[in-house]
Amino acid sequence: MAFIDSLGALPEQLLSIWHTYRLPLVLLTLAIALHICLRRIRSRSPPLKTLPEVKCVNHDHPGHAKEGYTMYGSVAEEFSMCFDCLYAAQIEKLGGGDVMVEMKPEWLPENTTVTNLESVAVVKEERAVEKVKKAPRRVKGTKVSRRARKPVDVGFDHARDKIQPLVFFQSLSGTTERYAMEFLAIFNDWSQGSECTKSLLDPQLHDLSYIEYDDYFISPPKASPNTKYFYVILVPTYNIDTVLSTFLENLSETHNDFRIDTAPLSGLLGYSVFGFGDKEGWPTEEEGFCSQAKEVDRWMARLTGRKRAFPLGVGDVKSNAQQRLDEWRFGVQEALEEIARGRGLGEGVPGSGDPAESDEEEEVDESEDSSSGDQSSKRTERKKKAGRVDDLEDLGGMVNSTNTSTDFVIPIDFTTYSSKPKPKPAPAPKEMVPVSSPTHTALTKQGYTIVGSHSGVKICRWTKSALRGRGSCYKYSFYGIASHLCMEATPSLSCSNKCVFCWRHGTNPVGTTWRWITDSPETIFNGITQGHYKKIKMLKGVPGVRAERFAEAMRIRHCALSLVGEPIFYPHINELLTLLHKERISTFLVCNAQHPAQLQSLIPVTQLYVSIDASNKASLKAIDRPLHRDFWERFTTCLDILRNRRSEQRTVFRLTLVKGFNMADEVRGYADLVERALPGFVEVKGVTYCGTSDSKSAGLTMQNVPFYEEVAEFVRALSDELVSRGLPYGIAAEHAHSCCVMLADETRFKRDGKWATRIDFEKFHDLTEGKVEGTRMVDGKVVGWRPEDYIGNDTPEWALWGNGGFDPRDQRVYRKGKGPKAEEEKPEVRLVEI
Ligand SMILES: Cc1cc2nc3c(=O)[nH]c(=O)nc-3n(C[C@H](O)[C@H](O)[C@H](O)COP(=O)(O)O)c2cc1C
Ligand code: SF4
Repeated sequence: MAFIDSLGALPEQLLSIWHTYRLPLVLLTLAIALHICLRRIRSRSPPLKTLPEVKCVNHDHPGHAKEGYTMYGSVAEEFSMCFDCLYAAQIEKLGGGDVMVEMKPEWLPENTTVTNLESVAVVKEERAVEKVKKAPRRVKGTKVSRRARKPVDVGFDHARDKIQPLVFFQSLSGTTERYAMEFLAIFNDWSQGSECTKSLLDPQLHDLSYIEYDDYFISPPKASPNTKYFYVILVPTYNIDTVLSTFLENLSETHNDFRIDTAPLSGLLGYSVFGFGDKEGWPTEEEGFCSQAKEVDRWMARLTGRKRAFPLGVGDVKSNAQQRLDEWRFGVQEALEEIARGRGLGEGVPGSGDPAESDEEEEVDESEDSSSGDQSSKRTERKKKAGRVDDLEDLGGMVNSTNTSTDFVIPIDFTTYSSKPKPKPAPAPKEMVPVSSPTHTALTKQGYTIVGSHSGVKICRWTKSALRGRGSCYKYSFYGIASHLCMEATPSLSCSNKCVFCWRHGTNPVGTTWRWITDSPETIFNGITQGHYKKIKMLKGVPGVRAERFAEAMRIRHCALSLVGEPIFYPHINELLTLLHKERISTFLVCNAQHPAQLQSLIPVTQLYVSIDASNKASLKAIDRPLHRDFWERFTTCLDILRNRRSEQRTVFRLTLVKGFNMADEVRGYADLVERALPGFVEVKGVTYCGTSDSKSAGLTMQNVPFYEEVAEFVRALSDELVSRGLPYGIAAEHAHSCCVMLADETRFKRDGKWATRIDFEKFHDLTEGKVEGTRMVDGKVVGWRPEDYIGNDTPEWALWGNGGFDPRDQRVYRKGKGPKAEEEKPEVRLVEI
């Protein structure tokens, strides 16, 4: 009986326990749930890469690179630092006005030496899970019964709408560009005389190297509601890494991006692709003839929801390209006429009209394409044969197959996918600039020596000038680098931007990740130094070369890692810098502020530059045309890193002014950036105009090159703005000859009231070799050196602001029509490259 009584009281007791302990119980349950979730996520993490054990610079035993640590830097390099040490170093620094930098896992370079990615992988996956939760992929479609198919309506009202044809092309050595121009001209003539003239707008030509992919290939461009777009795409094929590979990658990324509809270009009226290839080298399609055109066509089919208006055309540039192109053009014109008459893309599979061709696509893309009724009914058929129905699509398909009513449509939620795309094997790395590539030919023609397959060296015009006693570049005036002792090189000809002022985009390799065959730092060091000396020797016979300068030039003292491309993209940049420093060659390194992880892990150089090509997000996008979608976050993070590293090396902002792009109304914006990063120096120079057709296509003409006086005026305004904010910058020096002016932090680079911007190079090397002790202290202990430890002589009088910056000991030579008589001492507005 007592037992029954106590049983009766149980609910009350439980309730009382609950009231007393509910908080700890809830917390315990949450902790267990979280633990289970994390374990699941971990177990789903991809297999971890095992790489050689690496030593962290702050820990003297190799075992420090233990599980869970990401090593920055590269293989077995004493300068590598683990994530924890970087973090600890940052915290230590914060006392000195430094800032906390958040390093995102996705910014880690893929080829950085990584011992174990577990901690990062978990964070990455957690973020991905978070993102998916926030924005589930939910693509809705409407199935149309197969039997009920009518001509495919592309949403064109022929009485009201206009067709805007856009002709895209890509060309490395000019063939496709030539054909694209001719195509445009003939197409234009046809459209004027065509019966559908009133519906057709003038076609526009776009070079794929210059456009923002996001403006055209995420959704059709925004225009008036009655303007509908039709894409014509002409491309060559290259079995090497080119801009075309980046374009294809972009199409694939867009299609697979879970935030974007799988067919975001379905608003187009239609598209068609034509490919140029070479049957002599690639005789058949199996052997790669026009393979990239084929890929573009496939991706466009997916992105447009199969709006192929006319089949892929291909032409052999050595035999039938013109004939094939003409035939294909007739087909495209006919398709346009059909659209203009309001007949859409004809009957059959949307756009293609060729069932066999669509089957072929389905083979490749079965799991990805959900927009076609056909696709899904075929899939359903197969699964019915296999005796199972396992997703909503199948249900939709089954209802469709039994219903003959043309009005019966079922909204289908494609959120649940049963099948996953087959994982593709990672492509084998290619050479960045193979000898056979047009890039190699073009660079060599321009005087570059290509070293290995991704590095380059070039003699700059100032080196020649200095050898002849006609003056050095601004680096001599500002910092004491004589141009004939300086080598200009890059270990990466590729870059993640497509700056409007950069050399030839069509042939310039670009990419967001390092995916090329990698040369060793020794190969690069030997190659660039030998290449440099070889070119110097060739100048032996040039009239005016001074014997003593020629002899001096046979020992490189400085290396400017700039030229084209992005030096810190090279995964072994730290080893290369070490080799240079070992030879007591000083290093000036210019980076484009797009690779925060590499910048963070870079060893101290003599002078570290960040290119500041704009002062705000919109302007930076317009001028640098970065490939990274999070370019602004990367950029600002790099500024924070620069701020934190200013106590260990000389840091510089390099502003390249382009009139009409980044000058007007941007002074305050630039001042904000200076305030953020507090660089030691701000170099402001006018853009160099290279005058190629490529720069014209990028929208750059001589009108965009500022006059020296305009640059000077800009610098005065910037200086005033900085001073008004209480920032200690003043205009220190100028080199009017190269249209360049320098501002400097006067609390650090002014001694006894005099500018001291020059460098004591010998002292820098002694510091790096440990021959002398630096003065950078943490907790009362010396931990390295400061930029102030290797300040050289005072800036010479002739280099100071207002004095022009030309060493009076050199002979000034004016070009025809220039000079004091011609221009009454107006500085020459001829710009240099660097
Ligand atoms: C390095 C290199 C690789 C090439 N690879 C292929 C290829 O894989 N398949 C093909 O059909 N043509 C290939 N070609 C031929 C080009 O596609 C052809 O020459 C085309 O006309 C080049 O166009 P462009 O001058 O507009 O750049 C290659 C050419 C070069 C120089
Ligand atoms: S960052 Fe430098 S190399 Fe890259 S595109 Fe711009 S100018 Fe060219």
